[in-house]
Amino acid sequence: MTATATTNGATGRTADSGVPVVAFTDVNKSYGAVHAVAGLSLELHPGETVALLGPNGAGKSTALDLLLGLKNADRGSVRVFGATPAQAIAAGQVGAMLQSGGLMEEVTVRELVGLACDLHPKAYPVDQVLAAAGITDFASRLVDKLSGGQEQRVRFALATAGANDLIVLDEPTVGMDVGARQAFWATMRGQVDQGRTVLFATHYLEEADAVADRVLVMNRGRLIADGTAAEIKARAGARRITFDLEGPIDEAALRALPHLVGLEVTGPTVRIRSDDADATTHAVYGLGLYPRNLEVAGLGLEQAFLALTEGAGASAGEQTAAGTGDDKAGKR
Ligand SMILES: Nc1ncnc2c1ncn2[C@@H]1O[C@H](COP(=O)(O)OP(=O)(O)OP(=O)(O)O)[C@@H](O)[C@H]1O
Repeated sequence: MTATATTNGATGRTADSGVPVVAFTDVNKSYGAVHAVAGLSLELHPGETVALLGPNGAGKSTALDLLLGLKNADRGSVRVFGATPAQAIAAGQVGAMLQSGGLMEEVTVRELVGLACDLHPKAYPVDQVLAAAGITDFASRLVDKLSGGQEQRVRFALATAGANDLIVLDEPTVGMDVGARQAFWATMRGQVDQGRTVLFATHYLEEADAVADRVLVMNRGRLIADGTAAEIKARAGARRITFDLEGPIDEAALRALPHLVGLEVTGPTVRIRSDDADATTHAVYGLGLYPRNLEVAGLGLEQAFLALTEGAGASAGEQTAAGTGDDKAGKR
Protein backbone atom coordinates (compact mmCIF):
# COMPACT_ATOMS: atom_id res chain seq x y z
CA MET A 1 0.00 0.00 0.00
CA THR A 2 1.04 3.57 -0.27
CA ALA A 3 0.64 6.40 2.16
CA THR A 4 -0.20 9.03 -0.36
CA ALA A 5 -2.66 11.68 0.71
CA THR A 6 -6.39 11.49 0.35
CA THR A 7 -7.37 14.91 1.69
CA ASN A 8 -6.00 18.39 1.65
CA GLY A 9 -5.40 18.66 5.37
CA ALA A 10 -2.22 20.68 6.02
CA THR A 11 0.38 20.39 8.72
CA GLY A 12 1.39 23.99 8.17
CA ARG A 13 5.01 22.86 8.07
CA THR A 14 7.41 22.55 5.20
CA ALA A 15 10.57 20.55 4.87
CA ASP A 16 12.74 23.62 5.47
CA SER A 17 10.89 25.23 8.39
CA GLY A 18 13.45 24.04 10.96
CA VAL A 19 11.08 21.40 12.30
CA PRO A 20 12.55 17.88 12.06
CA VAL A 21 11.14 15.85 9.20
CA VAL A 22 10.66 12.97 11.66
CA ALA A 23 10.97 12.99 15.43
CA PHE A 24 10.66 9.83 17.52
CA THR A 25 10.81 10.54 21.25
CA ASP A 26 11.19 7.54 23.56
CA VAL A 27 8.87 5.44 21.43
CA ASN A 28 7.86 1.98 22.61
CA LYS A 29 5.77 -0.67 20.92
CA SER A 30 5.30 -4.19 22.23
CA TYR A 31 3.44 -7.24 21.04
CA GLY A 32 2.75 -9.14 24.24
CA ALA A 33 6.16 -9.79 25.79
CA VAL A 34 8.06 -8.79 22.63
CA HIS A 35 9.47 -5.26 22.72
CA ALA A 36 9.46 -4.67 18.96
CA VAL A 37 10.50 -1.01 19.44
CA ALA A 38 12.07 -0.10 22.77
CA GLY A 39 12.84 3.50 23.77
CA LEU A 40 13.50 4.72 20.23
CA SER A 41 14.47 8.40 19.93
CA LEU A 42 15.77 9.96 16.71
CA GLU A 43 15.33 12.89 14.36
CA LEU A 44 15.57 13.03 10.58
CA HIS A 45 16.37 16.28 8.78
CA PRO A 46 15.55 17.65 5.33
CA GLY A 47 17.59 16.25 2.44
CA GLU A 48 18.98 13.27 4.33
CA THR A 49 19.11 9.81 2.77
CA VAL A 50 18.91 7.48 5.73
CA ALA A 51 19.33 3.71 5.71
CA LEU A 52 17.72 1.69 8.49
CA LEU A 53 19.61 -1.54 9.11
CA GLY A 54 19.09 -4.37 11.52
CA PRO A 55 18.84 -8.16 11.61
CA ASN A 56 15.49 -9.93 11.13
CA GLY A 57 13.07 -8.94 13.86
CA ALA A 58 15.08 -5.86 14.90
CA GLY A 59 11.98 -3.66 14.76
CA LYS A 60 12.58 -1.83 11.47
CA SER A 61 9.15 -2.47 9.92
CA THR A 62 7.43 -1.68 13.20
CA ALA A 63 9.31 1.64 13.39
CA LEU A 64 8.26 2.47 9.83
CA ASP A 65 4.65 1.47 10.58
CA LEU A 66 4.67 3.82 13.59
CA LEU A 67 6.11 6.57 11.41
CA LEU A 68 3.31 6.07 8.88
CA GLY A 69 0.59 5.94 11.53
CA LEU A 70 -0.22 2.33 10.62
CA LYS A 71 0.45 1.36 14.21
CA ASN A 72 0.19 3.39 17.41
CA ALA A 73 2.98 3.59 19.95
CA ASP A 74 2.30 2.25 23.44
CA ARG A 75 4.39 5.12 24.82
CA GLY A 76 6.33 8.08 23.44
CA SER A 77 5.64 10.40 20.54
CA VAL A 78 6.06 10.17 16.77
CA ARG A 79 5.90 13.47 14.86
CA VAL A 80 6.25 13.98 11.13
CA PHE A 81 6.89 17.60 10.08
CA GLY A 82 5.77 18.54 13.61
CA ALA A 83 2.36 16.92 13.16
CA THR A 84 0.90 13.47 13.65
CA PRO A 85 1.72 10.91 10.93
CA ALA A 86 -1.92 10.98 9.77
CA GLN A 87 -1.86 14.78 9.38
CA ALA A 88 1.42 14.73 7.45
CA ILE A 89 0.13 12.00 5.13
CA ALA A 90 -3.16 13.83 4.60
CA ALA A 91 -1.17 16.91 3.60
CA GLY A 92 0.59 14.90 0.89
CA GLN A 93 3.99 15.21 2.58
CA VAL A 94 4.75 11.50 2.85
CA GLY A 95 5.05 8.77 0.22
CA ALA A 96 5.66 5.18 1.24
CA MET A 97 6.59 1.90 -0.32
CA LEU A 98 6.02 -1.00 2.03
CA GLN A 99 7.10 -4.65 1.89
CA SER A 100 3.65 -6.09 1.68
CA GLY A 101 0.05 -5.19 0.91
CA GLY A 102 -1.29 -6.43 -2.40
CA LEU A 103 -1.61 -4.16 -5.41
CA MET A 104 -5.08 -3.65 -6.86
CA GLU A 105 -5.82 -6.36 -9.45
CA GLU A 106 -7.46 -6.29 -12.88
CA VAL A 107 -6.24 -2.77 -13.63
CA THR A 108 -3.35 -1.74 -15.80
CA VAL A 109 -0.20 -0.19 -14.39
CA ARG A 110 -1.18 3.16 -15.93
CA GLU A 111 -4.66 3.02 -14.37
CA LEU A 112 -3.26 2.22 -10.94
CA VAL A 113 -0.62 4.94 -11.05
CA GLY A 114 -3.27 7.32 -12.44
CA LEU A 115 -5.46 6.59 -9.42
CA ALA A 116 -2.59 7.39 -7.04
CA CYS A 117 -2.05 10.67 -8.90
CA ASP A 118 -5.78 11.51 -8.68
CA LEU A 119 -5.67 11.01 -4.91
CA HIS A 120 -2.52 13.06 -4.31
CA PRO A 121 -2.96 16.77 -3.46
CA LYS A 122 0.40 17.62 -5.08
CA ALA A 123 0.38 15.03 -7.91
CA TYR A 124 2.76 14.91 -10.87
CA PRO A 125 1.44 14.07 -14.37
CA VAL A 126 0.97 10.30 -14.77
CA ASP A 127 3.40 10.03 -17.69
CA GLN A 128 6.09 11.75 -15.66
CA VAL A 129 5.58 9.34 -12.72
CA LEU A 130 5.68 6.31 -15.04
CA ALA A 131 8.84 7.54 -16.74
CA ALA A 132 10.61 8.42 -13.47
CA ALA A 133 9.92 4.92 -12.12
CA GLY A 134 11.06 3.34 -15.41
CA ILE A 135 7.74 1.57 -15.96
CA THR A 136 6.46 3.25 -19.14
CA ASP A 137 7.32 0.13 -21.17
CA PHE A 138 4.82 -2.03 -19.32
CA ALA A 139 2.28 0.66 -18.40
CA SER A 140 -0.49 -1.06 -20.38
CA ARG A 141 0.06 -4.44 -18.73
CA LEU A 142 -2.29 -5.77 -16.05
CA VAL A 143 -0.85 -5.34 -12.57
CA ASP A 144 -1.44 -9.01 -11.67
CA LYS A 145 0.74 -10.12 -14.62
CA LEU A 146 3.90 -8.40 -13.43
CA SER A 147 7.10 -10.01 -12.16
CA GLY A 148 8.18 -9.38 -8.57
CA GLY A 149 10.76 -6.79 -9.62
CA GLN A 150 8.27 -5.00 -11.87
CA GLU A 151 5.75 -4.93 -9.02
CA GLN A 152 8.36 -3.27 -6.83
CA ARG A 153 8.85 -0.55 -9.42
CA VAL A 154 5.10 0.05 -9.57
CA ARG A 155 5.05 0.37 -5.77
CA PHE A 156 7.81 2.93 -6.11
CA ALA A 157 5.75 4.86 -8.68
CA LEU A 158 2.82 4.89 -6.24
CA ALA A 159 5.09 6.26 -3.51
CA THR A 160 6.32 9.05 -5.77
CA ALA A 161 3.05 10.03 -7.49
CA GLY A 162 3.23 13.51 -5.98
CA ALA A 163 5.63 16.01 -4.47
CA ASN A 164 6.21 14.31 -1.11
CA ASP A 165 8.80 15.79 1.23
CA LEU A 166 9.52 12.44 2.86
CA ILE A 167 9.74 9.07 1.13
CA VAL A 168 9.69 5.94 3.27
CA LEU A 169 10.79 2.67 1.68
CA ASP A 170 10.73 -0.74 3.36
CA GLU A 171 13.23 -3.01 1.58
CA PRO A 172 12.50 -1.33 -1.75
CA THR A 173 14.79 -3.35 -4.02
CA VAL A 174 13.86 -6.86 -2.88
CA GLY A 175 13.21 -8.94 -6.00
CA MET A 176 14.94 -6.48 -8.35
CA ASP A 177 17.84 -7.63 -10.50
CA VAL A 178 21.13 -5.72 -10.40
CA GLY A 179 20.22 -3.47 -13.35
CA ALA A 180 16.81 -2.63 -11.87
CA ARG A 181 18.42 -1.85 -8.51
CA GLN A 182 20.90 0.53 -10.08
CA ALA A 183 18.13 2.24 -12.03
CA PHE A 184 16.04 2.45 -8.86
CA TRP A 185 18.76 4.20 -6.89
CA ALA A 186 19.52 6.54 -9.76
CA THR A 187 15.86 7.57 -9.65
CA MET A 188 16.00 7.95 -5.88
CA ARG A 189 19.03 10.21 -6.16
CA GLY A 190 16.92 12.44 -8.39
CA GLN A 191 14.33 12.66 -5.60
CA VAL A 192 16.98 13.53 -3.03
CA ASP A 193 18.46 16.19 -5.34
CA GLN A 194 15.07 17.88 -5.20
CA GLY A 195 15.45 18.24 -1.41
CA ARG A 196 13.43 15.21 -0.32
CA THR A 197 14.25 13.16 2.73
CA VAL A 198 14.47 9.44 2.11
CA LEU A 199 14.32 6.76 4.80
CA PHE A 200 14.76 3.17 3.66
CA ALA A 201 15.02 -0.13 5.51
CA THR A 202 17.29 -2.65 3.85
CA HIS A 203 19.19 -5.87 4.31
CA TYR A 204 21.54 -4.98 1.43
CA LEU A 205 24.40 -3.40 3.30
CA GLU A 206 26.29 -2.48 0.15
CA GLU A 207 23.23 -0.46 -0.82
CA ALA A 208 23.26 1.41 2.47
CA ASP A 209 26.99 2.02 2.08
CA ALA A 210 26.62 3.34 -1.47
CA VAL A 211 23.41 5.34 -1.17
CA ALA A 212 22.86 6.58 2.38
CA ASP A 213 24.52 9.58 3.96
CA ARG A 214 23.35 8.39 7.36
CA VAL A 215 22.95 4.86 8.68
CA LEU A 216 20.77 3.84 11.62
CA VAL A 217 21.32 0.37 13.06
CA MET A 218 18.53 -1.21 15.12
CA ASN A 219 18.80 -4.36 17.16
CA ARG A 220 16.17 -5.83 19.47
CA GLY A 221 13.99 -2.76 19.12
CA ARG A 222 16.75 -0.33 20.04
CA LEU A 223 18.87 2.10 18.07
CA ILE A 224 22.43 0.89 18.58
CA ALA A 225 24.30 3.06 16.05
CA ASP A 226 23.61 6.30 14.19
CA GLY A 227 26.15 7.91 11.87
CA THR A 228 27.67 7.85 8.42
CA ALA A 229 28.64 4.44 7.06
CA ALA A 230 32.28 5.41 7.71
CA GLU A 231 31.51 6.28 11.35
CA ILE A 232 29.63 3.01 11.85
CA LYS A 233 32.59 1.09 10.44
CA ALA A 234 34.98 3.00 12.68
CA ARG A 235 32.83 2.42 15.73
CA ALA A 236 32.75 -1.32 15.16
CA GLY A 237 36.53 -1.49 15.10
CA ALA A 238 38.25 0.23 12.27
CA ARG A 239 40.57 -2.40 10.85
CA ARG A 240 40.75 -6.05 10.03
CA ILE A 241 44.12 -7.80 10.44
CA THR A 242 44.59 -11.22 8.87
CA PHE A 243 47.67 -13.45 9.00
CA ASP A 244 48.75 -17.08 9.13
CA LEU A 245 50.82 -18.66 11.91
CA GLU A 246 52.85 -21.84 11.88
CA GLY A 247 52.50 -24.38 14.68
CA PRO A 248 50.04 -24.39 17.59
CA ILE A 249 48.23 -21.09 18.16
CA ASP A 250 47.95 -19.65 21.68
CA GLU A 251 44.47 -18.07 21.46
CA ALA A 252 44.60 -16.76 25.04
CA ALA A 253 47.73 -14.74 24.19
CA LEU A 254 46.09 -13.36 21.05
CA ARG A 255 42.95 -12.46 22.98
CA ALA A 256 45.07 -10.32 25.32
CA LEU A 257 46.40 -8.19 22.43
CA PRO A 258 45.86 -4.44 22.85
CA HIS A 259 42.96 -2.77 20.98
CA LEU A 260 41.47 -6.12 20.04
CA VAL A 261 37.75 -5.92 19.19
CA GLY A 262 37.28 -9.40 17.75
CA LEU A 263 39.28 -12.60 17.19
CA GLU A 264 38.64 -15.60 14.96
CA VAL A 265 41.08 -18.47 14.45
CA THR A 266 40.48 -20.94 11.62
CA GLY A 267 43.29 -23.49 11.16
CA PRO A 268 46.50 -21.51 10.69
CA THR A 269 44.61 -18.27 9.86
CA VAL A 270 44.04 -15.56 12.46
CA ARG A 271 41.50 -12.78 11.83
CA ILE A 272 41.54 -9.85 14.19
CA ARG A 273 39.35 -6.78 14.41
CA SER A 274 41.18 -3.91 16.00
CA ASP A 275 40.46 -0.26 16.74
CA ASP A 276 44.21 0.49 16.46
CA ALA A 277 45.72 -1.82 13.84
CA ASP A 278 49.25 -0.39 14.24
CA ALA A 279 49.36 -1.06 17.99
CA THR A 280 47.82 -4.53 17.64
CA THR A 281 50.15 -5.58 14.83
CA HIS A 282 53.14 -4.31 16.76
CA ALA A 283 52.05 -6.38 19.77
CA VAL A 284 51.70 -9.50 17.60
CA TYR A 285 55.42 -9.18 16.79
CA GLY A 286 56.03 -8.42 20.48
CA LEU A 287 54.69 -11.89 21.33
CA GLY A 288 57.58 -13.31 19.33
CA LEU A 289 55.25 -14.49 16.56
CA TYR A 290 56.11 -14.47 12.87
CA PRO A 291 52.88 -13.68 11.03
CA ARG A 292 52.84 -14.69 7.35
CA ASN A 293 50.61 -13.25 4.59
CA LEU A 294 49.80 -10.28 6.83
CA GLU A 295 46.99 -8.05 5.58
CA VAL A 296 45.47 -4.99 7.18
CA ALA A 297 42.24 -3.68 5.68
CA GLY A 298 39.27 -1.51 6.59
CA LEU A 299 36.08 -3.16 7.76
CA GLY A 300 33.24 -3.33 5.29
CA LEU A 301 29.85 -2.13 6.47
CA GLU A 302 28.72 -5.75 6.60
CA GLN A 303 31.42 -6.75 9.07
CA ALA A 304 30.81 -3.58 11.09
CA PHE A 305 27.11 -4.34 11.19
CA LEU A 306 27.73 -7.89 12.37
CA ALA A 307 30.17 -6.70 15.00
CA LEU A 308 27.69 -4.15 16.31
CA THR A 309 24.65 -6.39 16.36
CA GLU A 310 26.55 -9.33 17.87
CA GLY A 311 27.88 -7.06 20.60
CA ALA A 312 24.49 -5.54 21.36
CA GLY A 313 22.85 -8.96 21.36
CA ALA A 314 25.21 -10.24 23.99
CA SER A 315 24.45 -7.37 26.35
CA ALA A 316 20.66 -7.24 25.99
CA GLY A 317 19.25 -8.10 29.37
CA GLU A 318 15.53 -8.06 28.79
CA GLN A 319 13.19 -10.02 26.60
CA THR A 320 13.21 -8.26 23.29
CA ALA A 321 12.22 -8.96 19.73
CA ALA A 322 15.06 -11.24 18.66
CA GLY A 323 15.29 -14.80 19.77
CA THR A 324 11.88 -15.10 21.39
CA GLY A 325 10.40 -17.32 18.71
CA ASP A 326 7.36 -15.08 18.73
CA ASP A 327 4.54 -15.33 16.28
CA LYS A 328 4.67 -13.01 13.31
CA ALA A 329 1.38 -14.23 11.91
CA GLY A 330 -0.46 -11.03 12.75
CA LYS A 331 2.01 -8.86 10.90
CA ARG A 332 0.43 -6.83 8.09
N1 LIG B 1 1.68 -7.93 14.45
C1 LIG B 1 2.60 -8.52 15.19
N2 LIG B 1 2.25 -9.37 16.17
C2 LIG B 1 3.18 -9.96 16.95
N3 LIG B 1 4.51 -9.75 16.83
C3 LIG B 1 4.91 -8.93 15.85
C4 LIG B 1 3.99 -8.28 14.98
N4 LIG B 1 4.70 -7.50 14.12
C5 LIG B 1 5.98 -7.67 14.43
N5 LIG B 1 6.12 -8.53 15.47
C6 LIG B 1 7.37 -8.93 16.13
O1 LIG B 1 8.06 -7.75 16.48
C7 LIG B 1 9.46 -7.91 16.24
C8 LIG B 1 9.94 -6.81 15.29
O2 LIG B 1 9.41 -7.12 14.01
P1 LIG B 1 9.66 -6.19 12.74
O3 LIG B 1 8.87 -6.77 11.63
O4 LIG B 1 9.41 -4.78 13.11
O5 LIG B 1 11.22 -6.40 12.49
P2 LIG B 1 12.09 -6.11 11.18
O6 LIG B 1 13.34 -5.49 11.67
O7 LIG B 1 11.28 -5.35 10.20
O8 LIG B 1 12.35 -7.57 10.65
P3 LIG B 1 12.61 -8.11 9.14
O9 LIG B 1 13.95 -7.63 8.75
O10 LIG B 1 12.57 -9.59 9.35
O11 LIG B 1 11.50 -7.61 8.28
C9 LIG B 1 9.64 -9.33 15.72
O12 LIG B 1 9.98 -10.15 16.81
C10 LIG B 1 8.29 -9.67 15.18
O13 LIG B 1 8.07 -11.06 15.20
